[in-house]
Amino acid sequence: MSWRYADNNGPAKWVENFPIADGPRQSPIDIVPGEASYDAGLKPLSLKYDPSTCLDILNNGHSFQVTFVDDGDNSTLTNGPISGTYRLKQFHFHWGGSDDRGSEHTVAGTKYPAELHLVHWNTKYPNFGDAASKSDGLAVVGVFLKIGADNPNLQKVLDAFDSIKAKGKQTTFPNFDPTSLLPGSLDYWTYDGSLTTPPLLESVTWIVCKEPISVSPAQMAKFRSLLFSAEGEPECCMVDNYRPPQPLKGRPVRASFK
Ligand SMILES: COc1ccc(N2C[C@H](O)c3cc(S(N)(=O)=O)sc3S2(=O)=O)cc1
Ligand SMILES: [Zn+2]
Repeated sequence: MSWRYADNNGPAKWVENFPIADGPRQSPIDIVPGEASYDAGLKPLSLKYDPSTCLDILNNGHSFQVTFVDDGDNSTLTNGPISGTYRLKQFHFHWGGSDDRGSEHTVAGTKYPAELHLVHWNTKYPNFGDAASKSDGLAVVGVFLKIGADNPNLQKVLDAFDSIKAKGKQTTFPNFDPTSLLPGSLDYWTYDGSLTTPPLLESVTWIVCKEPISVSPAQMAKFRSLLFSAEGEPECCMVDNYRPPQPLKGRPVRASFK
């Protein structure tokens, strides 16, 4: 099924092919700080990334992703709300057609212009695909992007866009350190959720950083220069590739900070 983000194939229609879209632990959600409970038992996040595991950058038709070698514990997430070791598989973004929207999670209703997702899988399972179907299989770190100063670390990613403009284009992307995209503070909210795109699997421990990173208006324009469409198809700008917040259905949201 070729799901997208338009009226005929977007988030409101995904339930037709992925009934879990109406499930009990769907993502994203609106995070209401006043309703999150501080949990002193939550550990700080330990994110240890090795730039030499960075492989390539790909336009997959619904976002672009930077993919990592995950055959060893070189780039991992440990501690935080999770137990065990999760390996970094890829990171990608979601963004809007204008600066007033684009993030998937919202904070007391506030939308950010974009959101970064760093996708990790639990090494208690043999591989990513197996982990993706388990309730504790994935952990995604979300980082909001806020309009401000130019972000030189983000620029390294945007500079690769000319070779992945259309769906299906891919190019090598060596030696990038995703640590450079993390905010200064790793204070976070955490809750049990799902993939925010089909197959919408309810296998994600969400870890959403409170502090955003900066992105300039010119850099946001660069995000919007990518295409949903493949070469030879009518050009369709890759914008508004975000799912709106989903019902919390009684789930607790915990905060690692007071
Ligand atoms: C086994 O079936 C699959 C399991 C996972 C995936 N992926 C692609 C998804 O688009 C997707 C969306 C993610 S988000 N926005 O962080 O919630 S993370 C992620 S993925 O790379 O894990 C594909 C097939
Ligand atoms: Zn995502």
